[in-house]
Amino acid sequence: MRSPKDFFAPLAVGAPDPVREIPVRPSRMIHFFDPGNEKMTAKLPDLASKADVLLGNLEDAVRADRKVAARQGLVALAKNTDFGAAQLWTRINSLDSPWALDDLITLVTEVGDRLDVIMVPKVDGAQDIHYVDRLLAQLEARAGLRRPLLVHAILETASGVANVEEIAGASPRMQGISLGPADLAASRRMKTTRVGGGHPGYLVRSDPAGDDLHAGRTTYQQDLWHYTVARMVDACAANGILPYYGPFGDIRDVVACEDQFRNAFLLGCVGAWTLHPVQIEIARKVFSPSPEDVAWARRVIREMGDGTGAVMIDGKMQDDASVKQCKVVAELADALAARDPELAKAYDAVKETS
Ligand SMILES: CC(=O)SCCNC(=O)CCNC(=O)[C@H](O)C(C)(C)COP(=O)(O)OP(=O)(O)OC[C@H]1O[C@@H](n2cnc3c(N)ncnc32)[C@H](O)[C@@H]1OP(=O)(O)O
Ligand SMILES: O=CC(=O)O
Ligand SMILES: [Mg+2]
Repeated sequence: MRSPKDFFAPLAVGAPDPVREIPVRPSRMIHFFDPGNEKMTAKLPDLASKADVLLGNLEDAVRADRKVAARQGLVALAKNTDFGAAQLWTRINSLDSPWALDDLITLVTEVGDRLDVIMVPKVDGAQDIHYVDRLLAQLEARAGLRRPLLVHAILETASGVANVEEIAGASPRMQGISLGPADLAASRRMKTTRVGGGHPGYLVRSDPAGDDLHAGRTTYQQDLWHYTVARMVDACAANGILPYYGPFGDIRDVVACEDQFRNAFLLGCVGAWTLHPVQIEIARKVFSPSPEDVAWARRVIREMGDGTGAVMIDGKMQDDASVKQCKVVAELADALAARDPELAKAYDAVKETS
């Protein structure tokens, strides 16, 4: 562990100063694309106006014989594409792979000034972040970068979950953490075969009404990811970084995708990955508070005055704790509206619930 006094010191001579606070920019959807796939990259100019984050993926889902093409494709795109207000992130290959070192060296050296965040897969513990942290500092110094690259960890190994608090606080570069349910399921030896989402076999059943154990018993499917998402959210909030739900692989099932995203939103996540353009609008809808919730939050804040004491609004008690929740919603709405004019209009259109 670095001394608290040294925590914000650059890790290489000439590297930029680490940030003290993670910049708050909308990141409701981290949209994955393969930078070596021309059909996908042709859609980027359009997707840049729809997605908060575009992520050039170099890891899983890119064939081994296309890794170098994907890396080179990302360099070319970063140099030649106007991404507008969308952030450009990348997911490098895992640190034990033959590609990770060249991913970092090439990307930081050639387009480090165009990238915002580097997503690191299969992070097992703080040691993985420390390795990336020092290497990035050396590469940034050599490339003469003035702004430090931020790091995002994927929580997708059993060790990573066991060490999530240390990972979240391992470096001032830590921007956030995403749940990676597919690799995590494999690492935990769960008996699922899906990329995120629920499973019909993971359920609870109501008690039997009589002797017939089969009659009239309702079952309720449970959320496989509740424990991990909640733990990740706490680790992130405690360290001032941002939590995200990861992939939902059943592209056709837009209904369950929305449910999974909403569970994550309600538990504290700020966004999710989108694997296909159809998921972008789902994430936008879910990770933007509804106009009704924003109107209610603004009303509670207004009626609570200095934010202390207790008042009754529409039969519900409000006090310091509920006004704090309302501030989370109202501040998120303001931040999103600044980037999303349609949303700003929707928030303005709904009058505060009187
Ligand atoms: C567990 C994990 O690690 S998850 C993260 C890694 N996985 C990924 O990144 C997957 C990214 N997504 C994909 O590879 C694709 O969306 C797939 C394979 C799931 C589906 O692709 P397709 O079968 O081509 O889907 P579909 O036919 O509906 O695509 C429609 C169009 O959208 C394009 N498209 C599909 N996905 C994307 C995307 N993520 N970004 C941009 N364009 C896309 C297709 O190229 C196609 O273009 P076309 O109309 O010019 O032919
Ligand atoms: O990388 C994501 C995952 O779910 O695995
Ligand atoms: Mg994975």
